Amino acid sequence: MASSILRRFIPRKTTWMYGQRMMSSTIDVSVDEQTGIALMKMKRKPVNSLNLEFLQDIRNTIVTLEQNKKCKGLILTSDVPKIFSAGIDILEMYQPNEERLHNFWRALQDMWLQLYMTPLATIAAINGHSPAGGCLISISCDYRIMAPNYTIGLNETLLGIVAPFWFKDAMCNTVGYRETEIALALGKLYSTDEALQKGLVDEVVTSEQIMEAAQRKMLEYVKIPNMARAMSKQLMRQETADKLCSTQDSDVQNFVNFCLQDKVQQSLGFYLEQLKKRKSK
Ligand SMILES: CCCCCCCCCCCCC/C=C/C(=O)SCCNC(=O)CCNC(=O)[C@H](O)C(C)(C)COP(=O)(O)OP(=O)(O)OC[C@H]1O[C@@H](n2cnc3c(N)ncnc32)[C@H](O)[C@@H]1OP(=O)(O)O
Repeated sequence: MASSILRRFIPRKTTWMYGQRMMSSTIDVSVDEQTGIALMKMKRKPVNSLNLEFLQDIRNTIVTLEQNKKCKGLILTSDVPKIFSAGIDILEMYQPNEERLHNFWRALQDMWLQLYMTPLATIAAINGHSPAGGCLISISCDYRIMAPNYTIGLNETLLGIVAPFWFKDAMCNTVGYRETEIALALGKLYSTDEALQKGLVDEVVTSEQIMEAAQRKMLEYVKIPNMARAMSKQLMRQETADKLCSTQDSDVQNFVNFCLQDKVQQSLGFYLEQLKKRKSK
């Protein structure tokens, strides 16, 4: 069901499958073949930040699950306490190797296209903080359940960087144009309650209840005839995905040019320093 454009990219194989379990160093996946529900836990310590290899692993996992005829739904969550994902690994953008920077952004685009357009039903069980790229993963799922007392949002401007148009589009499709405009300008990180109020997440339950709630909701999704559900998703999302598909190369180049600017490097260096200082307080 994912567009034929997406099928062109053959991902690197780093995920191993043992029966109903798939493992890589950063991801743990199990598939319940009775229900057709897969559970993917991100475990790239300390904060599930998204570097090149981790992005490739996430994408490979989705591709492998799509090929499993028994799998209909995917629940995404974190194995790292209190953090869903800290977003892009800032070290990929700070003082980068230019070739790797290209590859990194391409891997982020490809992971996003795979997740956003997958025919699998997807639920994010957001059991920790979910800034920037973490928010992108969440809003790319079909349904979001979040535990209390965490934050989620596209906070890029706080780092002195800009959310690319496809982050913006995914956010607009979730909370609407005006809310996205405010959120992007202010780099807004929403509390769980605010996120629920704005429709950035669909449900709030305690951390203890989150997996049960995700399973329950997923059973509703996988009960719907697969093709009809997947085609409805395609109907809603194809236009947004196509916008990136048709400009992937120029988007990579814009990103690389943007990152290599002295001002951007200074902002990222400053932000990293603040993160370290905050820790030592
Ligand atoms: C016309 C317009 C053209 C524009 C063209 C556009 C081009 C595109 C431009 C670029 C777009 C980029 C889009 C970016 C997306 C992103 O995702 S950026 C990343 C944003 N993420 C964050 O801001 C999160 C920062 N982290 C935190 O807030 C906290 O760490 C936490 C997640 C809330 C967890 O807190 P805590 O449990 O207290 O852990 P810490 O002690 O803070 O962290 C532990 C160690 O991890 C390091 N770290 C944290 N986050 C990151 C990260 N994202 N990347 C790399 N490293 C991270 C942190 O520094 C600690 O490290 P050590 O001190 O070494 O232990």
